[in-house]
Amino acid sequence: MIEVLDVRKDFGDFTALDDINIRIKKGTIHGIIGENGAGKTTLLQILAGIYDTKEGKVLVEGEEVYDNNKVKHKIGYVGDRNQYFKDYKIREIVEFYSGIYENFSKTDFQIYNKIFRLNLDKKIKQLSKGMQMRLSLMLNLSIRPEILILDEPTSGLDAIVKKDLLDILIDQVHERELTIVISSHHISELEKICDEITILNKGKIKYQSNIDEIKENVKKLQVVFEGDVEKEIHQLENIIDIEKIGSVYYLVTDNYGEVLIADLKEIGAQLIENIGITLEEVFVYTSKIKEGSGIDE
Ligand SMILES: Nc1ncnc2c1ncn2[C@@H]1O[C@H](COP(=O)(O)OP(=O)(O)OP(=O)(O)O)[C@@H](O)[C@H]1O
Repeated sequence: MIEVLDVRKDFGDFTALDDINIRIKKGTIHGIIGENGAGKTTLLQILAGIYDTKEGKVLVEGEEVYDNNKVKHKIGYVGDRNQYFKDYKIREIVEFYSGIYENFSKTDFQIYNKIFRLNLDKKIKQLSKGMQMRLSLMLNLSIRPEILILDEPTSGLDAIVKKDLLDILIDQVHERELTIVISSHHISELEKICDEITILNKGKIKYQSNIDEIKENVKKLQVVFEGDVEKEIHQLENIIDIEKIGSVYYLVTDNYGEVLIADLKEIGAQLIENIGITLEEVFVYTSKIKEGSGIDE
């Protein structure tokens, strides 16, 4: 379990993170989503024990991360900018890691390199940004961490390698209860692999939820009614967005189920179709509600 408790981080006068509370269960994948400057990298670095906090703390299995080598050794961190010794060859970096991390597996590294395909005799300075990301991913997977923190790992990776990476991550979670915290600008990218998601906005948590629960409860329906229901429809419970195109209503509900269907039929629904919704849309609708704007009437 990772516990982020009332964390605040300042850079001089600027508050980069404030009032951050997150609980991440062992063996799950937690996505951190946010626009440029939202605070994702700062949060991930605090989770990795790189930064101290102004207020609050981060605990891993009850132990504070910052300034704690015992805990930090269980954590793999792949940053958005990875800094290795530029004049070293990849194989020398592998040796270096294997000397430092007792669980480092050279066999794992070789297996990962069948997918990521780097020439071990190349020097770090000869690698492209994407290749450096591949190297960092391979090294941090090969240390067999208990927690893997990934800062936008898919940026700079081509589509095939990106898919291979996501498959590896899911395998590791299932095989050995790896816990992953992964950031991205795009919900759509993380939707398939994450159990829970936190959306950051200007250093604060804007939204936090379990993806399966969202998918079960939040639905978009296409409904055709008999007669004019303009007044009745706005009185229904659990509808978070209403749009009318011609005679067809598009309703978004945050509590899909038999009760809602019965309510719709009672006011004259003739046709009700579940038309599917992306997670990206879900967050737009639900955050509208959270901000209190509700349904446009
Ligand atoms: N070392 C630093 N000194 C001063 N300000 C910083 C520092 N690091 C980050 N910041 C500021 O903190 C805020 C959050 O930055 P952070 O890098 O965490 O955002 P991010 O969500 O990862 O952004 P991006 O998606 O662009 O990588 C930004 O306004 C940034 O300018």
